[in-house]
Amino acid sequence: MMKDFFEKLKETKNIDFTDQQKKALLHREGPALVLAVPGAGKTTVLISRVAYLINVLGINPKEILSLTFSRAAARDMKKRFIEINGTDSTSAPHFSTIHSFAHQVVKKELSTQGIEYHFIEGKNAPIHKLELLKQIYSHINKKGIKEETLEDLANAISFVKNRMISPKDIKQENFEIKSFPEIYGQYEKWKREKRYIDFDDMLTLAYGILRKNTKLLQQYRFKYTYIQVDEGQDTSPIQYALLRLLVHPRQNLFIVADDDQSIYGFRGADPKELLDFKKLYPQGQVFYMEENFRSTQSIVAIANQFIQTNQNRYHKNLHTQKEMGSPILVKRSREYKEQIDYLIEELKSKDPQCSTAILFRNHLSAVGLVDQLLSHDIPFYLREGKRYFFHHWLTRDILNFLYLALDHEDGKSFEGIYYKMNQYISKKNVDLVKKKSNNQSVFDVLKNSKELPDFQRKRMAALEEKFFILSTLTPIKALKYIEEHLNYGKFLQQRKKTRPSMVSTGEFILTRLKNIAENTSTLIEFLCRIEEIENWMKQCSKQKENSSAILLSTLHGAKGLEFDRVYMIDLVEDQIPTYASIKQWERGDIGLLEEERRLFYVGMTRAKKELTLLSLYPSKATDRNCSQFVEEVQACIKNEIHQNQANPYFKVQDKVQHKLFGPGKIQWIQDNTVAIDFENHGVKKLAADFCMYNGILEKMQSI
Ligand SMILES: Nc1ncnc2c1ncn2[C@@H]1O[C@H](COP(=O)(O)OP(=O)(O)OP(=O)(O)O)[C@@H](O)[C@H]1O
Repeated sequence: MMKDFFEKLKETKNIDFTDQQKKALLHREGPALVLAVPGAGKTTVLISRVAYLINVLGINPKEILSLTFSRAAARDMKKRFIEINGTDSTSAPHFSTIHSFAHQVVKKELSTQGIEYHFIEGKNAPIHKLELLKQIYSHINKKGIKEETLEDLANAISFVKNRMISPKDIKQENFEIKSFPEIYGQYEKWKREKRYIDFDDMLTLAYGILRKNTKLLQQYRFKYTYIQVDEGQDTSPIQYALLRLLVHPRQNLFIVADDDQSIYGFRGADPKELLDFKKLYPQGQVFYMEENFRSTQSIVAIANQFIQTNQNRYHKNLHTQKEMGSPILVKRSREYKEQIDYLIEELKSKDPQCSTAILFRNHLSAVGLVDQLLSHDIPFYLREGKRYFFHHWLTRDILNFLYLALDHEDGKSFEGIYYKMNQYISKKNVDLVKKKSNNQSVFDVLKNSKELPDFQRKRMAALEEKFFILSTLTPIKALKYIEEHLNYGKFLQQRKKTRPSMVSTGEFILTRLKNIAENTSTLIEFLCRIEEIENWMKQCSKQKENSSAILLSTLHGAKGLEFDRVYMIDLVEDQIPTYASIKQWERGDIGLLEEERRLFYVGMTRAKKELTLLSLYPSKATDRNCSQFVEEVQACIKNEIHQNQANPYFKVQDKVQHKLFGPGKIQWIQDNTVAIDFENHGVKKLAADFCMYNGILEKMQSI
């Protein structure tokens, strides 16, 4: 029967399970943890085990509950199960998110008690959580909240609940958000009084209900005798606590996970439970699946070495039997523009039938890409159309400069930038502008005011002249003029001394604005282009995912996905790893930096055939450095070259084309040296820090 089961899967689905996979899949009773590498078939094993429990062991499908982290993943599991098992969806076992399972519990209990409640998140929420948080933040801190801080605030609240931190233990020093303990307290009080709950409350409430209501708990324990968890590495302490309650005393808990892919620590996920699995369940079994069925050898070998720098992890030996494939290409550019130009050329020249993804750490990276992909008519799909870029203070500053240049009556824009031009304009002067009538020029008001001393009136006349000049420039010249002649560059330098992370993001945005400016010829065209990109991004979140288009996604959003070709872009310090993780690491705490490395690893392992890492050369002028992870990958590549001559980078007999010396053939490789017999220059020995890509030798590193 068991033999038939595997043979059927092999025949119908072309899945020939390895011994490691079979061992895990055949696990019957008691706790089990399947630790696996990326692309090892974790989800495949999990759903096949459901089929095995039902078809071979005769377990009632309704007794099996499989949980995962997102609705899309739960839907995907159900679909894949039906494909394997052929069951119609009505008699299928239960595939759900942990949140939706918790909601079931909460709904049941609260409706029995006749208690009404509303959601403060989701499409139909009468008031949205983020809106409420915005209000509470500005009420407590007496100032508005930036969009990215709002997201950090929502994540911090999630973190507290998922990590089961009691309100009295919330300490300001552990959170970046100003007045976080007070904001948290008011948010919770508001919800309690108005009977609202957020998504994470469902977990806390369900846990509390099941601990108190033993009858209900017994019902669930009786209902689900087998519980499985996918993506176990991104499960949080509250979720594990809930699971521990449910599986007791049978302990039929089957978790598949890859601790190296744990990337949601900032929301409270914690792979510690996996690392402590044997302590928590001494009778539990741990299975390993270390063969990757997704990526070529050249990607797998480097990714495997790369992740071993992390200290807090289970050791695994990622390997594959797939072909060697193209080597990982590390491409460094001098400027952001050069990076995008390279990418566009690549996308145009490659087979459009292959699935392709462009991945980045930060939503801000999407804007420059969207601009260029739209200009070149390359079809793409953007996963989340977040629009911080357009609301960021730096974008607003630049737009304010331009609006004021084009319309001297625009007092609002003046108010946004007057103190950023080093013109000694006081609050009093601004009050004059605030009181002016609509059709009066800001500069006329200041120039003609009796309240201003002579020298200041003259200064305002000079400033007016500069804004006039600004209005006559091309967009790219205008942006440089703002920096150099309207002192905005100085303002950024000064701010950098006190708030370096903020300015580093600002500079990143400024470069993107310059890229967009370079492709437009008038200020009006530039402003319209910015609006057009923003509108496009607004629309895109409503579009359906298009599988034949290039996918643009954050690294987080790419979790669980795979593509023939992957480009990871903007790989510079402060982006990935983030500024905060670097600072924490400098203080001796490696936690955040390791999570960033895992995120980079998730990105690398999404690629099936080709992986390109796009970074920038260091620049003293802008304090920019290549991502340390790119350097680590390059070190892994060099190591691979030293250790293994049969690697994708160099092979004896390989025909190569060198940028300077033309065609040649590799004669021998030793340590860090490769000898090439060039047709026109004879034998030359070169340092092996070269990368061979499609037969062309590219120098990988020339710092
Ligand atoms: N034994 C096998 N033979 C052939 N293909 C397999 C085998 N096991 C899994 N696969 C295929 O490998 C691919 C990756 O599998 P799956 O998505 O289950 O991996 P995963 O471990 O969940 O990946 P990740 O954690 O990186 O998202 C799928 O296309 C799956 O069909």
